Amino acid sequence: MTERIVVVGAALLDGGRLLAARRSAPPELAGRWELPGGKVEPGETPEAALVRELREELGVEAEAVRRVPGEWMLTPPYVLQVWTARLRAGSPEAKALQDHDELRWLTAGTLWSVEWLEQDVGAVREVAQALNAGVEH
Ligand SMILES: Nc1nc2c([nH]c(=O)n2[C@H]2C[C@H](O)[C@@H](COP(=O)(O)OP(=O)(O)OP(=O)(O)O)O2)c(=O)[nH]1
Repeated sequence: MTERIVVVGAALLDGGRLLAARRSAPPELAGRWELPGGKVEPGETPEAALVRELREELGVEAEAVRRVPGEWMLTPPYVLQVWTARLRAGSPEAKALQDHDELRWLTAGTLWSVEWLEQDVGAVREVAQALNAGVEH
């Protein structure tokens, strides 16, 4: 049996913008941009992991909205799955509390101005379509 561990990435959308986060560690990923998120823990749903990770990493109260089609292989046993997400009413603003040293809200026009992790490019392309269409869910 092959063990697979899902890493959930959040395409957090707000006002037609997508939140990108610059990793501060480990050294081989530091400086590259990703969708905030992390590993789904045993017995946890990806949606619950997304809420937990965004609370820990960004200090926000968010909710998963819909799965972005596709799945991207990371270093085995990890696979990246992405959900769009939104801030709940009254959520604090996102801050780089953990794992990241900079956050940037990107519009459709500035989406490719940051150096995304290669394994995130496919997911970001999918999200770009929603941004271009002006759809937030
Ligand atoms: N969070 C996140 N991780 C990604 C993305 N793309 C990508 O290759 N990864 C990799 C980096 C890490 O090796 C792994 C996720 O690890 P993480 O460090 O974010 O997860 P975590 O918060 O659960 O970390 P930990 O409990 O192991 O400290 O997936 C992405 O878009 N978001």
